[in-house]
Order: sequence, then C-alpha cells, then structure tokens
Amino acid sequence: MEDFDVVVVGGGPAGEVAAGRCADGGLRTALVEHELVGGECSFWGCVPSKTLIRPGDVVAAARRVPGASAAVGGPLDLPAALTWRDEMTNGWRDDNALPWLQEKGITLLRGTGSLAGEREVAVHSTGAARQVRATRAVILAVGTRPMVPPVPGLAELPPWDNRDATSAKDVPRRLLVLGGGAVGVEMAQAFRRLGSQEVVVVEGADRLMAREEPFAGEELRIALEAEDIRVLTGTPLDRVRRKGADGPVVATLADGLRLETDEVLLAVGRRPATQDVGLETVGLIPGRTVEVDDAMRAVGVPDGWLYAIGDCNGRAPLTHMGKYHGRIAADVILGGAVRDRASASVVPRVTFTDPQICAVGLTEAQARQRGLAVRAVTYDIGAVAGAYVLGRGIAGTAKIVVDERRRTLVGATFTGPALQELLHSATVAIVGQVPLDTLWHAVPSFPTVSEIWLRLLETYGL
Ligand SMILES: Cc1cc2nc3c(=O)[nH]c(=O)nc-3n(C[C@H](O)[C@H](O)[C@H](O)COP(=O)(O)OP(=O)(O)OC[C@H]3O[C@@H](n4cnc5c(N)ncnc54)[C@H](O)[C@@H]3O)c2cc1C
Ligand SMILES: NC(=O)c1ccc[n+]([C@@H]2O[C@H](COP(=O)([O-])OP(=O)(O)OC[C@H]3O[C@@H](n4cnc5c(N)ncnc54)[C@H](O)[C@@H]3O)[C@@H](O)[C@H]2O)c1
Repeated sequence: MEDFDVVVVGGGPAGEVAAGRCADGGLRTALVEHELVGGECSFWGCVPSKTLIRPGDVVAAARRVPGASAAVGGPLDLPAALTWRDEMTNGWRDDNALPWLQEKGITLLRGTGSLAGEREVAVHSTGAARQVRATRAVILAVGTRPMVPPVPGLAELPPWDNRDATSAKDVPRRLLVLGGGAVGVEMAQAFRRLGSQEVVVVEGADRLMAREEPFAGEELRIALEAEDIRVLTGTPLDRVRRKGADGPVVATLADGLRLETDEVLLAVGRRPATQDVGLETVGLIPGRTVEVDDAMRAVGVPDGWLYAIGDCNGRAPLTHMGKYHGRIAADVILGGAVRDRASASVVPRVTFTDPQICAVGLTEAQARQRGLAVRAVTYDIGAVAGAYVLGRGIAGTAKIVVDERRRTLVGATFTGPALQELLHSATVAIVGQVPLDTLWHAVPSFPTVSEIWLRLLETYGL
C-alpha cells in the first residue's frame, strides 16, 4: 500500500487544478487518470468545440463589415479547420501535460481509480492493480458521460456523442442534433458553417437554451433559422432507424413528422461517471452525483476525508466552476476556511453560438422563484455605439435583474456576437454586490460594447 496525502481520481480540469494546488501547498499528491490528463474539456469538449466554432465566427464577423466582407466571400477551408482542431487537442495525446505534473511533483497513476473503503483507492490498469492510501483526502473528479435517452432505435444507430462530433474527420451532409442546449446549438451551427447542408435541431422543451432568459433562445432560433438550420421544439423524438448498415437514418417525431439524416448527434445532457468508482464502499449510491457541502466534502461520509469536485458533484457543470471547486477543495484540505459562494447563484456561462448567449447569476424567473423582489431592465445591444462600429446588423439584448431591496444585481444576460469578454464585468458586479449607485461611476470607454452598462443604468432610472 502506497501512501499519499491526497489522491485525486480524475484528471480533467477540476482534478488537475485540485492536484496542482495541493502539490503547491506541499502535499504529496497522486492523480489517477484512465484516459487523457486534461479530461473531456481539453479533448472532446470546450477546446475542440470552440476551435470548430471559431472559423465560422470570424467569417461571420468579417461579413458584417463593409470593406472586409468582400475578402471573405468563399467557403471555409474545412481541412485547415480540422487540422487546427487536431493541433488544439494535441492529436488526442496528453504528453504536453506531463511536464507540468512533473514540475509540481504530482505522481500520475495511469488507470481506473475506485474507492476501496475509507481513504483507500484501488487503481486498475491493464493486467495490474495497486492500492493507494490518502492520509488526508480523496478527491473525486470523475466528470460525466453523455446521456442516451430511451428513444427506440437510438442506441442501435449508433448515434454520435460529443466525442464523435468534436473529433470528426469530416462533416456529414445531413445532421440531426437531438437537444437544443449548449452542446446542441453550438455544434449545430458549427457543422452548418463548416459545410453540413441540412442541419436540424430537435429540442424537447418549448425553446432552445431553456434554462436561460426566454429572449436568448428566441434570438438564437431566429439566427439559426436564418442560416438554414431547422429548429423543431416541443415535440419529442419518437423513434429512429438506420436503413441498412451505412444508409441514412429515418427519424420520426411524436407528431408523425419524418426526417431523413446521415447522423444523429446526442446532446441531451450528461450523467455523472460515478457508476464504477466504489461509492458503495463508503455508503454512497453508485451512478448518482456526489452531493457535497460548501467545502466540497461529500455529504454522508464521516470524518470529511472524501471530496467531490467538478461535474460529478452536479453543482455547476462547467469547466471554470469545476476548477473553482478544485481550488476550494485544495484550500480546505490545506486548512483554509474558503467556501463555495458561487455555484448556487453566480455561475457565469457563455454559449459560443452566433449570437452568443452570455449570462451570469439568476434569470428574472429564477430570482422570482427564490422570492426576491426584482426589477428587470433590458436594452438593445445593437444600439450602443461600441456595437455598431463593429459592423452592420449587430443585434442582441442586454438584461439585468436587480434585487430592489439591496439595489444590487443578481443576474445579467447579454446576447449578440462576440460578447464573451463583457460577461465578467457582470460577474464582478454581482459577486462584489456593487450597489447600482456605485456602478454608475464605472464609466465605460467610448466606443465599446461596455457602454451597454450605462444605457441599462439610465433605463433603470439613474
Ligand atoms: C461538447 C462540449 C463542449 C463544452 N464546452 C464547454 C465550454 O465551452 N465551457 C465550459 O465551461 N464547459 C464546457 N463543457 C463542459 C465541460 O467539458 C465540463 O464541465 C468539464 O469537462 C468538467 O470537468 P471535470 O474535471 O469535472 O470532468 P471531466 O472533464 O469529464 O474529466 C474527468 C476525468 O476523469 C477521468 N476519469 C473518470 N473516471 C475515472 C476513474 N474511475 N479513474 C480514473 N480516471 C477517471 C476521465 O477520463 C476524465 O479525464 C463542454 C462539454 C461538452 C461535452
Ligand atoms: N459553452 C459552454 O459553456 C458549454 C458548451 C457545451 C456544453 N456545456 C455543458 O455541457 C453539459 C452538457 O451539455 P448538453 O447540451 O448536452 O446538456 P444541456 O442540459 O445543456 O441541454 C440538453 C438539452 O436537451 C434537451 N433534451 C433532453 N432530453 C431530450 C430528448 N429526449 N429529446 C430532445 N431534447 C431533449 C433538454 O431540454 C435541454 O435543452 C452542460 O452542463 C452544458 O452546460 C457548456
């Protein structure tokens, strides 16, 4: 039995950050990983998806600018875009992460980790198993797997999941995307812009991006339809079947509509990868998210030695939030008193479509559900000088949700092209609980899109 102070199971963004911070604090740290250090985000999630989105985004931005649009008249260079994606994922090798681990003094254990009782982890790799003990803490950072809904015929296709989409070597001529959440809308637009001719999004809820402000999904639907992406909402997929071994797929919706496509991309959410990590050996239920307290300690496990961070704790399944959880867990293990203050109500999120949906904190509906007396103010993003100097036809909406009792923000949403860097200003205002009367003195430069702040505050009445 080998001893470490901390054993981290799962080397995605959350696990890497936790391991790095524990090691920086002088703890003997092991990181157990059975695929690639970097996890879903680096190889099949954020990084390749954003890389596939970027060429279409740049061209769309140039097309809005008279004088530049003529220079980008042709189609995208698909092979070059895919090659760049391959570079960004380092050809699905993690050798570039290894020097970092070595520098930090983190021991990488290649294999599948599972809890084997209190403070113990069994690590299985081909033909070998070893047992390690964590004197201070075990941190689970095992992430998620795609959900497969029980639609007859779906599993047999087989459908594409995010891995197939983000590592695709070509684009299918026709693509049916099941799910109009973040993966679905980003990939639908990316594939359409990369050359897929017929793209359909089938979303079970009544609108795209259903957890965001209603106008966000509506504006996105209009933009996608303008690019000839078909958007079908509110009607579940009833059954699918592939004609022959390599033939087209026939998809039938609950209302009887039949669609023919070449591939079906599953984008209906994720389930925690906790089925086989030995949760039962510590009294927890396999396959469920690991519920944690604000210190990231697993609820129901005595003595506080088990932590869960990132997607597998279900708090806020986004890379930056998983890394935040990783910093909290490491600091708590090192004796700090830091606690999670962001996951429940200040989660920033950017959906990298065109228009982007950038949001932080609560939507108006969520704030009201929590019993807050809020007032919301909206303003047209395209109407600020900072937006219209960027090109023609820049459209979108900004909305802030103000807690009237405290006169501070509890939520903000911005839709429009390339707004991702604007979002952090709203995050800072919410986390800092900056009163609107103070925010009024944060003067945005002219002509920047940040002028939207001024317009929102004026509309509010300041
Ligand atoms: C297509 C797509 C695009 C996305 N884009 C974004 C984005 O733009 N921004 C954003 O914030 N989020 C995005 N996400 C979400 C983001 O990928 C996740 O929130 C993030 O990867 C979670 O990090 P994690 O460390 O918790 O888990 P993961 O990244 O899933 O990493 C878990 C790691 O644990 C390993 N592992 C699992 N079980 C074991 C075991 N038993 N033993 C050893 N190792 C194990 C896995 O191999 C993996 O390396 C996207 C997701 C998808 C699918
Ligand atoms: N830019 C980003 O930050 C980004 C990008 C991609 C993914 N992610 C994250 O990755 C995770 C997974 O994303 P996702 O899009 O798979 O999940 P999601 O939960 O964001 O969206 C899933 C969508 O599928 C719909 N759905 C569920 N079952 C369905 C069915 N049977 N038929 C039709 N529609 C159905 C849901 O209503 C929902 O709109 C999320 O946590 C997401 O936030 C983030």
